[in-house]
Amino acid sequence: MRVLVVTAVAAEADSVAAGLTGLADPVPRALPGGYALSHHPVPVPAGSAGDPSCPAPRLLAVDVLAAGVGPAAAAAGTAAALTVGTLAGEPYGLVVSAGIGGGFQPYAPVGSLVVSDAIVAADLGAETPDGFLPVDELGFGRAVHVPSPLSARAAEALNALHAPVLTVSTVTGSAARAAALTARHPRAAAEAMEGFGVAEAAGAHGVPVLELRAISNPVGPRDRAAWRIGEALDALRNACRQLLPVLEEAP
Ligand SMILES: O=C(O)c1cccc(C(=O)CC[C@H]2O[C@@H](n3cnc4c(=O)[nH]cnc43)[C@H](O)[C@@H]2O)c1
Repeated sequence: MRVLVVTAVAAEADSVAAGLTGLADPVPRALPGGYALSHHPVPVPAGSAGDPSCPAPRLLAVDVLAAGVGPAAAAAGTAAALTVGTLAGEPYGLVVSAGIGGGFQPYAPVGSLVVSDAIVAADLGAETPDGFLPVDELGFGRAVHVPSPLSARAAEALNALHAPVLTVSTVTGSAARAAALTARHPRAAAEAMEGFGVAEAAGAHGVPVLELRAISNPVGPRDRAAWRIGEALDALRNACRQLLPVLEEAP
C-alpha cells in the first residue's frame, strides 16, 4: 500500500518522517506546483523473504508532503500528489492529514493526541441572524467527511481520543468563539486548519482519509505563552511510530 501523509509545515513533516522509523531514507520528488514530496519506501525486513514460517512482508511506501497552512493549501497539495500518484500508476490507498492542533478543554490537553472520527468544516457556510449555517445546509457540497474505519484502530493503538476534529480558516482566539464551536459540535476534541481540505481532495480521488492531531495549545482565548509546539511535535513523532504497524495491517 502507498500512504500519503500531508502536513502543513516542514517541522510537522520532519516529526512524521522521524516517527515512521524503519522507513528507508527519503527520496525527494518534485510535484507540479512546486511541492516537494518525500518518498520513503519501506525495505523488506532482512531474512524474512522466502521463509515459509514468516508471514509475507508487506511493502508499505509512505510519502510525506508539507502542503502549507489552511484548507485551501492542503487541498491543492493533496490533489497534486494524488493526481501524480495516479498518473504514475502508483495510486495511494490512504491519505493521512497530520499535524499539531488546538485542543478543546478539558478533553484534549496539551500533548495529547486526537484521531478524528469526523472531519468537520466548522466555518464553511453562512452567518445568519439566527446563527451559522453550514455549507451543506446551504445546498452546496458537504461539511463533514467520515474517515476510514482504520481511524478507530489507530486511536486505540495511539491511546488517542477518537472524536471530531474541526477544520477552521481562522484560529479560535476567544472564549466566545470556543463556546460557539462547542455548542455546534459538542463532541469536538480539536481544531486545526487542514483536515477538511485534505479530505476533500482524498474524497474526490476516492481515497480513504485519516486525521491525526497532536495538541499544541488549548482552544480559547489567545495566549501565545501557552503554546507547546515542541511538545506537540514530539507527541506527533511518537504517534507516527505507533501508527506504522496499524498502517501495515491495513487491508
Ligand atoms: O496566533 C495565534 O493565536 C495562533 C494560535 C494557534 C495556532 C496558530 C497558528 O498559526 C498555527 C496554525 C497551524 O497549526 C495548526 N494549529 C495549531 N493550533 C491550532 C489551533 O488552535 N487552531 C487551529 N489550528 C491550529 C493548524 O492546523 C495550522 O497548520 C496561531
